[in-house]
Amino acid sequence: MNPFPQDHCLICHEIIRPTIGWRAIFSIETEHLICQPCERKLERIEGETCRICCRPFHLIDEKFRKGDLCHDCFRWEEDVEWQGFLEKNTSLFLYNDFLKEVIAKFKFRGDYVLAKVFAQFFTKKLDQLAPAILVPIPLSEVRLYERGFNQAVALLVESGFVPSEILTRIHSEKQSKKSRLERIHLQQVFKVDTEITLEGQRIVLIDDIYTTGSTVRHAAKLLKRAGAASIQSLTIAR
Ligand SMILES: O=P(O)(O)OC[C@H]1O[C@@H](O)[C@H](O)[C@@H]1O
Repeated sequence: MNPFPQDHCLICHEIIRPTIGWRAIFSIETEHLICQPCERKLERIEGETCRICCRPFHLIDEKFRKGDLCHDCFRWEEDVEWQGFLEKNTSLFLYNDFLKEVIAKFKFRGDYVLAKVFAQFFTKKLDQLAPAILVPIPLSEVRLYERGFNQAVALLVESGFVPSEILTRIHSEKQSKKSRLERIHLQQVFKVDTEITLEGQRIVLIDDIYTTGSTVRHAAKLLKRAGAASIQSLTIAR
């Protein structure tokens, strides 16, 4: 047990007020890294979601739902170029304004310690997804130099898992500056380079955000063609 528990929230830096109550007294709780107000602003993805991308159905109009898929995944899966590569994406939280700001601080403004906050939620999910090869979505060399760390690698390391860095990014332009169509019609974005055999392996891709799904689908396509049996992905936000 940590004799010096975190007393300031890693997100807003306010003092973390201890939880008072029988549960708090009798349970060995995990260390609180963020305060309750910040935790409440993280909106967990719950309820019925798209079978592939994890988009909550209650947030989309019924006309954008096609059975157990959202309209976007339906379009990906009806395209013979893309169908069947990504089995399932799991995202922990909705990409609301609060999380947008926290993720921006984490990856654009270099606040590495925030990986520890997300790791608390990631660890449990990764335990459920194991055993699998955990592959972080890579940054380009330029981006890695600018940022100092890859957020997906940080998430895995802080969650206590070993990243298998078997992908390299070929294109270096920022995904966040591209439209959906531009993202989908990119030429191959990654290359795979590994000594380990991917034949028959389960792979979980790790990234910070799932937006259009283009990034994880490009990676999934490549890895599936390299022999992997199934590809899932896990992100902080959707
Ligand atoms: O490819 P989509 O899902 O559209 O966008 C998500 C990607 O865009 C980047 O900013 C994120 O870090 C992630 O890699």
